[in-house]
Amino acid sequence: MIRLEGVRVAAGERTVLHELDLELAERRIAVVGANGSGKSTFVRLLNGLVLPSAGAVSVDGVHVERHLDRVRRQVGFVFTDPDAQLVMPTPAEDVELSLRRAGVPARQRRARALQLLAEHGLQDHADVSVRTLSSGQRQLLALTAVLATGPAVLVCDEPTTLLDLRHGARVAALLLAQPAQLVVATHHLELAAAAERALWIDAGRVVADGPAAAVVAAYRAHALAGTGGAGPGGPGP
Ligand SMILES: Nc1ncnc2c1ncn2[C@@H]1O[C@H](COP(=O)(O)OP(=O)(O)OP(=O)(O)O)[C@@H](O)[C@H]1O
Repeated sequence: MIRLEGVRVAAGERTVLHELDLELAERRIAVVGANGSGKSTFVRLLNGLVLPSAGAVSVDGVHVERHLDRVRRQVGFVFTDPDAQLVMPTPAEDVELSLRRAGVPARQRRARALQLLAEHGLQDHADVSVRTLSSGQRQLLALTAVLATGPAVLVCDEPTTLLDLRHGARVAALLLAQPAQLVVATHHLELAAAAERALWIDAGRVVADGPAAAVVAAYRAHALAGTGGAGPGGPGP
């Protein structure tokens, strides 16, 4: 259970997220909204990459700001830009590093890393330089490395942005199927609609919150109508 109590985020004079009181208990939660609406800021709150200016975020009762290390062991975060995350020279080494963090014994790491890479279609790239991978392959690798840590909660910020249609569909299916609680900020509306719950953020406020299919349909209609600004016709917050 993720809880946000009286959370507000400001950047200087500007309020990026207005007061939020939310309990996130569903297994798969999507966050949708226009560019610059506050989605990244919202998901970054969940593992302390962004700290609230007021209020508190907790994950399974653990205060994020007070227990950052503990929360980050529970909450895996996949960045839009995989280069923000990949630190080792080769894919196999990157996944092995995650397995080390997860406490997997050294003698088991290589075989397990190769198995995980194969599960995500990267078996032919295990020992190449990460720099030679395509951006989509790097994004898949970043996701594989985070999943290797066995997080209880998986938070993703635009995990399909760099992917072609086939890989985008593959990653969407992978995210929806894995056992961790998923919170995903995305413009991939098929992925968002397949979640249990969706939050629509507009200008730093949650303007709709409810069953994902209905919220995403309302957001899509609103975005296509090009009316701009808040004002959903769908479920209220
Ligand atoms: N540290 C900061 N300082 C100043 N402005 C910020 C800061 N963080 C976020 N913002 C502003 O807050 C707004 C929301 O940003 P955010 O990255 O959360 O949007 P987003 O919905 O994820 O957008 P996109 O879909 O384009 O990724 C933007 O206008 C952004 O410029």
